[in-house]
Amino acid sequence: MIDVQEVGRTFTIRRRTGLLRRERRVVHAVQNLSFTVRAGEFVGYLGPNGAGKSTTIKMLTGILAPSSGRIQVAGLDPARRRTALARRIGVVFGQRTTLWWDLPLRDSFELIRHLYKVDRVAFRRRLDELTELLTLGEFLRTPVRQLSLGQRMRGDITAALLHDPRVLVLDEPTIGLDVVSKAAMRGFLRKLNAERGTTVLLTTHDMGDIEKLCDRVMLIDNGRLAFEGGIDDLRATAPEETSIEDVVARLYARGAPAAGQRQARGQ
Ligand SMILES: Nc1ncnc2c1ncn2[C@@H]1O[C@H](COP(=O)(O)OP(=O)(O)OP(=O)(O)O)[C@@H](O)[C@H]1O
Repeated sequence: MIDVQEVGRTFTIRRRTGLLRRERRVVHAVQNLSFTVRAGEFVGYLGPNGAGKSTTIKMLTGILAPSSGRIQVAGLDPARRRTALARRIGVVFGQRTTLWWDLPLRDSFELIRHLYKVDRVAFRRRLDELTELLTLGEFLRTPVRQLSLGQRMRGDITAALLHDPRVLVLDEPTIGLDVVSKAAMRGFLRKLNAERGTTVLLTTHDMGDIEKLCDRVMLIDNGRLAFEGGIDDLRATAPEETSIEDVVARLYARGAPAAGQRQARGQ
């Protein structure tokens, strides 16, 4: 469902360093990155701050084009077929909302129905289902700006799923949620994956999300894939550590191994 082959992305930063002097610096946000995610998998995408996770997600969703390599998501090249891809993919950025700030939730959803050209009957059925599962019913008439973070996040997840995408990409969907909301969100995502077979790629700094949700984990550091495997494989990298946070902290401290020494399978 997601196929990333030898992908790189650089950014060129130009900075004035004097009256007539400018400095040019190239940042390799993602380097020679290859991975695949099969249909129906729930995969965690981890990495320290600045590792290249958001850059990867932006490339998977067509917001950014890769500088090199090849990407296919749900059978499409995201940068070239962004509009077509939008019908097959749902995206949630936990730190930002895609909803209209001044509109009641229900109106935001209606706009999304128009944008994605979702059939009215299918839309109503899906909205009823999602509203019930995410207990959003009492907030449908509330303007988005009046919603709490947890309520807004449930609204964003609903918006991303109204067109029943095959792939859901989540960038920190549980950030800032209390323990009860987090558990409810995780329960919902697990059910979505198990019952509808939706493929999920999840970026998070919350190791609870990883332990409770993911079949497999990929870890990126300095733009390179540094680990790929199941939760047990992840634990095995530091058997002396008892918590998954400490295991991951060790991997982060180690940094991305040089090519050829990777623990990533099949790399
Ligand atoms: N538009 C941009 N212009 C220049 N540099 C950028 C740009 N976007 C990202 N970068 C750089 O690319 C690198 C990877 O950033 P990215 O946002 O992908 O990291 P991240 O893993 O998502 O981090 P975090 O966990 O902090 O969100 C960083 O060094 C960042 O400064």
